[in-house]
Amino acid sequence: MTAKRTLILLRHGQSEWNELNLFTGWVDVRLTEQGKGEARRGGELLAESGILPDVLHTSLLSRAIQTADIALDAADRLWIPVKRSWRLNERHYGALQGKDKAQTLEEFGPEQFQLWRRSFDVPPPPLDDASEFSQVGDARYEGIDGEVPRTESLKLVIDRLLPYWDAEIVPDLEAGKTVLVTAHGNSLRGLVKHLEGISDDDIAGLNIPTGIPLVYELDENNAPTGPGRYLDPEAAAAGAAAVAAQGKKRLQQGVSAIRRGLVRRGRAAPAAPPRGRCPPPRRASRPSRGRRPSWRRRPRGPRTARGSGSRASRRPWRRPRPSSCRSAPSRRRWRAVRRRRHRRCGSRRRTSDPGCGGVP
Ligand SMILES: O=C(O)[C@@H](CO)OP(=O)(O)O
Repeated sequence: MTAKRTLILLRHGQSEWNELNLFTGWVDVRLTEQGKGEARRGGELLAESGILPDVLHTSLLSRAIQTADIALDAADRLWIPVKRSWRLNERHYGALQGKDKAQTLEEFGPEQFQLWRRSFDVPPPPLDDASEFSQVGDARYEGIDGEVPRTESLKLVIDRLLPYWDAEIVPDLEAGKTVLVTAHGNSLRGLVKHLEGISDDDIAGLNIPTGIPLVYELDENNAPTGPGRYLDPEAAAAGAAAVAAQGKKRLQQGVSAIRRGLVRRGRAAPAAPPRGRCPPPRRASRPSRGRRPSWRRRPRGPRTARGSGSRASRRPWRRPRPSSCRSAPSRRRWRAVRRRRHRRCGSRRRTSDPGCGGVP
């Protein structure tokens, strides 16, 4: 009888760039607090279901390593052996690395966006070596066979992942170990495609949620005995839908903000004035049409001589500022204050006097 082979796939928790909706690829960003919580929950799900990993395989990217550490800690399995490989890294997103998904969708249109993001064999344009988001020269990739990628399609990811699957993961499974692979949205999509025999077209519809363990039981040929099973199916469905909607979601928010007049196309929203400061005085010009808005109406009251035709009355009425915003004391009042202070020290000098307590 062959030993039971259990494989657990875990996508890292929410990363800082997931939160910002940026294409990430090989850029080494960390987990957010939410991502750490997802990783912890992932570990708790493993412990609750009694599926405890014996060995861990991770990519060389910090977000996957952090996720594995937190999940294993929650499952009380921090001590298991660990193997790391660049072959489990996220897909290199080429020149899209560091770009906003919503803006990319808006700039290039849904067809091109989907082609770069979810097609099987179309890589985005290559990333320039001089880019701040390039991994050329990164010490962690010194030992890799071949060159650091400048861009990858899902097909290229599968091509570099399968040798690792065959050489490192399968032997652990065949030894009867429960294997945990902590990796990324696209490297795991590639592995699931291979395991479930998903077609090149259908793989476009597969999205993997962050931080929820996906469990496979494998037969003696290392083929799944059934479909993968998420340990929290409801959260997984919601998470996968959220991944699928990335780009669109922000764009939608952006579009509705534009419609509501909050943001002008291509310009940042005007910054709100800092709290506690006086708002800039409004220009009290007469509105062009219709009735004056209530805040511009003159206060009701008896008409005085001043109010009937003097220069002051012709000035457009300004809404009084709240008392907290009143300006500094007038010059006359300020002179009086200074005189009172000087009386104390007997000086008539305008400049500060060491004996008089620093009158300006
Ligand atoms: O940006 C990325 O590297 C990946 C995963 O976060 O994004 P996507 O889901 O768009 O392939």
